[in-house]
Amino acid sequence: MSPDLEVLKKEAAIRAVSLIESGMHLGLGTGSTAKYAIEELGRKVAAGELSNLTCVATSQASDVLARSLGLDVGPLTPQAFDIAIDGADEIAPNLDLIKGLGGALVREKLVEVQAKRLIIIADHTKLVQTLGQKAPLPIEVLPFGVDSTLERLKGLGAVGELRRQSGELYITDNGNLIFDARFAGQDLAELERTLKGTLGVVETGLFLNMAERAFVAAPEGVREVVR
Ligand SMILES: O=C(CO)[C@H](O)[C@H](O)COP(=O)(O)O
Repeated sequence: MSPDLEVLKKEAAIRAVSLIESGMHLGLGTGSTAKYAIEELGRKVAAGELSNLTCVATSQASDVLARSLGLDVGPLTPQAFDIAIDGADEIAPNLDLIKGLGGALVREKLVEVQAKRLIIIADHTKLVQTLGQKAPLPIEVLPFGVDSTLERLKGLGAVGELRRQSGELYITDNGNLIFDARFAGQDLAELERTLKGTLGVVETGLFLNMAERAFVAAPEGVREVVR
């Protein structure tokens, strides 16, 4: 029987954490896979295998988890991260990513753009040939004037809906909303530029040219994909 996805996600996380050395400044991702990496970091610090780490978390949930494990978590400053470790919703062959189904795309991008090395951890179901194949593209939008923003996005060809959780509009850590969008056959770099220039859009879940490598766990083992 093949191992279940949770086992695979944990294996990928452990491989990524093996890159971390004492004294590093780290970006902590968000989501169920990143959680395993934070737990592994906490374990290594508690065991004395790593020391003098400083971390910045990409969500309130990761912040709370990391602190509960004794990690030194602080605010985002301009200091570059030695390594950021995070999950992804889709991973293209060139390591372009869709992120944000966990709702933390803005803080993830703010942190990970400052990372010397962005390491992605995932199970094999996240690999796609083309971004958007399975997942929608999360777009964080301001609540004020959201209907106007959605009209603008639909004018660009977006089809989608505002994210809901338990029937209520999903609110991000930044107090914003998320529009989960699908776009047909667009050049991703151009799409990113267009979306970033659209009034009311805060950030998109397109992470292009950012990841250095991915540890992708499959039943046959953990594959290392390098950009
Ligand atoms: O982008 C993210 C959160 O905003 C997550 O990294 C992404 O959703 C993957 O999560 P998981 O590891 O739970 O599948």
